[in-house]
Amino acid sequence: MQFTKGHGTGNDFVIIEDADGALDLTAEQVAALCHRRFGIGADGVLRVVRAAKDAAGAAMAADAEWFMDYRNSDGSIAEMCGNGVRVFTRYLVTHSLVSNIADIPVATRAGVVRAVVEGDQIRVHMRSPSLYAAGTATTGPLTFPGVAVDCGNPHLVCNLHDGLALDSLDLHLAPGFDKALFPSGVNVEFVVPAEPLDETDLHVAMRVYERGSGETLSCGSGALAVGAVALRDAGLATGTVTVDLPGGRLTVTHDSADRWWLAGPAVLVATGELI
Ligand SMILES: N[C@@H](CCC[C@H](N)C(=O)O)C(=O)O
Repeated sequence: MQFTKGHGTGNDFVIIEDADGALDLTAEQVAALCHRRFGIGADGVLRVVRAAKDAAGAAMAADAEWFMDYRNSDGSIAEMCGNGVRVFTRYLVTHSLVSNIADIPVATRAGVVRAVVEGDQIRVHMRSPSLYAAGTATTGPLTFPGVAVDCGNPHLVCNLHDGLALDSLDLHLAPGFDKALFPSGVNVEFVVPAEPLDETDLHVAMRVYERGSGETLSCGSGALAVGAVALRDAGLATGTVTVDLPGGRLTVTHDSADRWWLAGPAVLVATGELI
């Protein structure tokens, strides 16, 4: 079986094309592929399958030819992966599986999103984030107040206070969170303000501990959640937030009532054969 390796700002994926839905990937197989010592190594797996050929994608087949079957590195299923959509789109374009690079619908478990290819950047019209509750995260003895955000998948955005630096956080272990608020687990983002880049955009830096994958170098849906909280905190109805992550830079733009964009680079780096 052929595979491709790709990443979006260091959030890396093993991509497996299974156009006709012949594969039934188990959680154990996904975890083995993603293992960084015993496998290929990745934060997750993207299975490229025709929406019509997948039970979870079939209802969206009229709107999107391709379904992104996303799995975390522990084999668990997640509803959305913002960087995954961008890397998935790069794969579709590179392999001539789509023709109109100005509007590529991608079916996900959180609905159909639409990608636009602009050179090395891929911009995705994401599902609108919804801020819905207050919560807290803990790392060791530290407690962080945060905001629960639904991006199709669950997030808890915690702004660091008292001058605490991002690199002082120990994210080797999963942060604690309120299981009643997040019964299916949560991705936790830690955020600090960054120097303004220009007069209009907001600029923040973040680290993330992802449900099912641990700390990653980047999380697109996490950046979307962080952008939504930053705009709300700044009292802005629309605007752009530049989000720096350990693996690179993403931008989140809210340009009208229901339009939220996630943009950044997405690259394919290798192909190979599973034996
Ligand atoms: N890295 C992804 C998010 C992947 C899913 C997440 N770990 C979850 O379980 O919800 C992104 O770029 O959005």
